[in-house]
Amino acid sequence: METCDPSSRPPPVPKPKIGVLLTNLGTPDGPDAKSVKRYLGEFLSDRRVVEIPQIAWQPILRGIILNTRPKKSAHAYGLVWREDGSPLAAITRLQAAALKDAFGPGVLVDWAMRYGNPSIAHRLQAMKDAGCERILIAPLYPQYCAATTATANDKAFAVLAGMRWQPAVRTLPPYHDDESYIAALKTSVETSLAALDFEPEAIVASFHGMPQRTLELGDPYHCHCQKTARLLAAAMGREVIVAFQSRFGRAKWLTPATDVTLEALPGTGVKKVAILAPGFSADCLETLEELSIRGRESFVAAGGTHFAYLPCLNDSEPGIHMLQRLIARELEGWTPRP
Ligand SMILES: C=CC1=C(C)c2cc3[nH]c(cc4nc(cc5[nH]c(cc1n2)c(C)c5CCC(=O)O)C(CCC(=O)O)=C4C)c(C)c3C=C
Ligand SMILES: [Fe+2]
Ligand SMILES: [Fe+2]
Repeated sequence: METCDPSSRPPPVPKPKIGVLLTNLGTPDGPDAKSVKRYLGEFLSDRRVVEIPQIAWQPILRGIILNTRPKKSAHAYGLVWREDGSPLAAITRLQAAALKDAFGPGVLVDWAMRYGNPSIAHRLQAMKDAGCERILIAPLYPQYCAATTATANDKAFAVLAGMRWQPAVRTLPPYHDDESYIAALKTSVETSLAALDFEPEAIVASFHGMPQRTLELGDPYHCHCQKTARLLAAAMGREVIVAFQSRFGRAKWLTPATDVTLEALPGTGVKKVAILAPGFSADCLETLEELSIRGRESFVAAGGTHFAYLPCLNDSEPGIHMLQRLIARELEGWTPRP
C-alpha cells in the first residue's frame, strides 16, 4: 500500500473528480423467462416495493408469482425489446451518453439500475476507482416514491457503507414541480401532438400506480403526480386527466386506473385520445407494451377511433436539457460556476 512519507516530495495526486450516477429501476438482461425470473425475484423481494412481512410474502413470491409471471412478462418484453437491448436500459444509457460532456472535463456521467445490470454497486465502485471524491446519485424519478427514489438511494448508501474511503455524496431531489421539467414535458407533448393526423379530444397522463396504503402511510407520490399534471395542464392551457397504471396484486391501488379510464372514455363521447406517461423518464415495458399496445387495444375495443401514445422525455433535446439543468444545480459548489 502506498503511504504518505512527509520527508519526500508527495507523489503526483490525480485531480479529484466528480461523478454523476443516473439510476433507474432495472430490467431483465434478456426477454426470456429465466432472466425475467431473476429480475423479478430481486425486485419483488425489496421491502420498499412490497411492504408485506417477508414471512408471509416470500412463499407467495417464490411459490406462485415467480412460477407464473416470468413467462407472461417475458412475452411482453419480447414485443418491445430493441437491438440495443431493453428499452429502459438502452434509453438510460443514451441519456448518460448525451450528458457525458455537459458538466466539464472533471465530471464523469454514468448510469446504473437498482435491480439487475449494470448494478449500482458496480458503477459506484468504478467511479470511486476513477478518482471520484464527490458523487451525485440521481434517481430519475420526477415524483418521489419510497418504492423507487428511496430504494435507489438506500442501495447506493449500502454500497458506500462498505467503503473505507467514502466519496462525499448528494442525491437528486424529486423534480415533479420543477419549472424545467414542466417546460420539457410541455414542449415534448406539443411536438408529439403536432405530428399527429388527428386532434385528441382528451389527454391522459398515466402514472405508475402504488398501493393506496402508501398514500395513507405518508408517501407524497400521489400528491406529486397530481401536481405534475396540474402544472402541465396549466402550461398547455388544456385539461389533463390523471390515471394510475400497472396494478399489481390484490390490494387496493391508487385510482382511477388507466385501463378503466381508457375503457370508459368512448362511452362519454371521447373517441380520440392521446396518452403520456410523465412519471417515466424513459420508455419501458410499462409504457411501450402496457400503454402503447394494450392501452390502444382496450380503448379501440371500447369504441375509441383514434389513439396516440406520446413518448417519454427519453434522450430528446428537451429531456436532456432538463436533466442538464437539474444536475447542474445539484453540482453547485462542487463545480465552478458556468
Ligand atoms: C408491488 C409491485 C410494484 C410496485 C409497488 C411498483 C412501483 C413502481 N414501479 C415503477 C416503475 C417501473 N415498474 C416497472 C415494471 C414492473 N413493476 C412491477 C411491480 C411494481 N411496481 C412489476 C412486477 C414490473 C415488471 C414487469 C411485469 O412483470 O409486469 C418498470 C419497467 C421495467 C422494464 O424493464 O421496462 C418501471 C420503469 C414506478 C415508477 C413505481 C412507483 C411509483
Ligand atoms: Fe413497477
Ligand atoms: Fe405492467
